[in-house]
Amino acid sequence: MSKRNLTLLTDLYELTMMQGYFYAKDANETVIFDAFYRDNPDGNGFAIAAGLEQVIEYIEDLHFDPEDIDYLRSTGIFKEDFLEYLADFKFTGDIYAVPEGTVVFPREPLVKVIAPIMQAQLVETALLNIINHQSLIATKTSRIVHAAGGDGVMEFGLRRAQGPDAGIYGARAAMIAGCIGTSNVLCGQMFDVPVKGTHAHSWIMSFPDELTAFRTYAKLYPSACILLVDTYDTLKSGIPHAIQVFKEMREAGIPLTFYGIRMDSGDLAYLSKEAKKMLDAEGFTDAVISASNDLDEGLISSLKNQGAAINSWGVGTNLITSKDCPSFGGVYKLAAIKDKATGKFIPKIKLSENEEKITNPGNKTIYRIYSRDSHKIIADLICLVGETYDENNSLLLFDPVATWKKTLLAPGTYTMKEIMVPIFKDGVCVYHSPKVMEIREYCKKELDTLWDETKRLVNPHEVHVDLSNELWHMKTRLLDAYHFE
Ligand SMILES: Nc1ncnc2c1ncn2[C@@H]1O[C@H](COP(=O)(O)OP(=O)(O)OP(=O)(O)O)[C@@H](O)[C@H]1O
Ligand SMILES: O=P(O)(O)OC[C@H]1O[C@H](OP(=O)(O)OP(=O)(O)O)[C@H](O)[C@@H]1O
Ligand SMILES: O=C(O)c1cccnc1
Repeated sequence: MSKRNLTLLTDLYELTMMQGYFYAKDANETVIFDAFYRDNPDGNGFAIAAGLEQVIEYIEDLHFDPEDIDYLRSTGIFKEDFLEYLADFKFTGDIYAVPEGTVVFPREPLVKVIAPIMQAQLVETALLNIINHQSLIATKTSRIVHAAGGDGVMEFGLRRAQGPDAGIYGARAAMIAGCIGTSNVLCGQMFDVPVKGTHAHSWIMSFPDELTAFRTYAKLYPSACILLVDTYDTLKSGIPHAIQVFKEMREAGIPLTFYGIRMDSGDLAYLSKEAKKMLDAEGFTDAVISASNDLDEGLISSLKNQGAAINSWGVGTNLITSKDCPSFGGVYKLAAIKDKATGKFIPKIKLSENEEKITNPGNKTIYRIYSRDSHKIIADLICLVGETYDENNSLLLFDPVATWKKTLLAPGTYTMKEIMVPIFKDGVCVYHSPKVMEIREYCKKELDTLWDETKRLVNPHEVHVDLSNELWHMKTRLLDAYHFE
């Protein structure tokens, strides 16, 4: 795909604010912005961070082409000095982020940008656009994969995605979160992920009869032979014809390595159980029985509860559009401004009537605390950069709102890991993005650090995200200072 310049992929107000900073303030003032979200999508117990590789590409390519400048000039909003400044614009700051595939929780920074205010402001919109979309689809996919309980889930959503980008990057996010393959060929090419598929009803309908269609397909693709059995009558025609073709393959000595059926309509519980009986009776006990048709995590769980004999799932619309939760509420908030005289960051806070919406000030990082025995997550601790911890000491965690709720971790019972890593240093990328299939492996391990109670689909157990003592006091001091009569 030809490279696109996404520099103007921003809200106008970022540019009007930049012009304001340029004329009305020190445009080189260094600031810190945090990208974080407030609620897990879909009532889930966690989210999966995704999209960082595309954020890195976007930041590395930030520049205003002459036609961008001409366009901005044509709006009549921007002055020549500012447009001249934009002609030489590039990102020179630092970025820290949580790696893709990491399980994350509300209120903790997923990305932290430390840069001159002009730069940090501009990148807000695209950064959120990328992270919000991919984290949404990765989180939705993890629910679907969880419901499938170890069966393979294929991503089939391209035709229903909200445009090409949502199809490509949604499929990328779906792979990160555990799909075994995607039908999206461009995604396969771009990210080196497995492409998979069966065939459509049109294949069957294009032949004089179903049996001929199945035989022709089996001849062409004997090592990946999944036949769609519901074009005419699943039990009376589709499955018997599929069995006939598998028998012919067996008799001809063609190895039946990956073969089976796909059902795309009807009562999938009943039909799959009948299909299993019919296949087993002919010795095809290892046949794949796959299902598709507007599936999601709820339907897959229900089909499993009904004892459906399905062992492979094709999921499109509900996954790629995250249909029952169409947005991920990531926001980007100013957390600190560097004092030129002292070189220290002055923490900034955003107040709100709604306690949830009050931001966490300062230059922060995140420590993840694990149980030493089980390696499951005990809590996340947002703290200030520079704070040090020693796992050989006890650690007191407390709820940042209901501060009397405390947990004392004894020395030797827990381990800590900083989960934000450096991505850019002085405008130079210092991070190597793993390949998508590597991120997928990492994500699988990340999911193992969650208790089953956090992974359940309905009313999951909430993982605590606490503030360090130092950060909590800083926040409280700032809140106390804002006392309006
Ligand atoms: N046993 C089942 N329990 C719960 N939901 C099921 C079951 N079997 C199928 N479904 C789901 O019910 C919905 C309706 O499926 P059905 O095939 O009856 O209608 P349809 O989608 O209109 O069919 P078609 O694709 O032929 O138009 C689909 O989302 C399907 O996945
Ligand atoms: O149902 P989804 O989860 O979106 O999965 C993808 C669907 O796309 C295909 O059919 P298509 O939707 O084009 O036609 P159909 O609805 O008539 O089967 C396929 O047969 C699946 O049903
Ligand atoms: O390969 C398939 O079976 C497929 C691909 C896209 C959409 N539905 C099904």
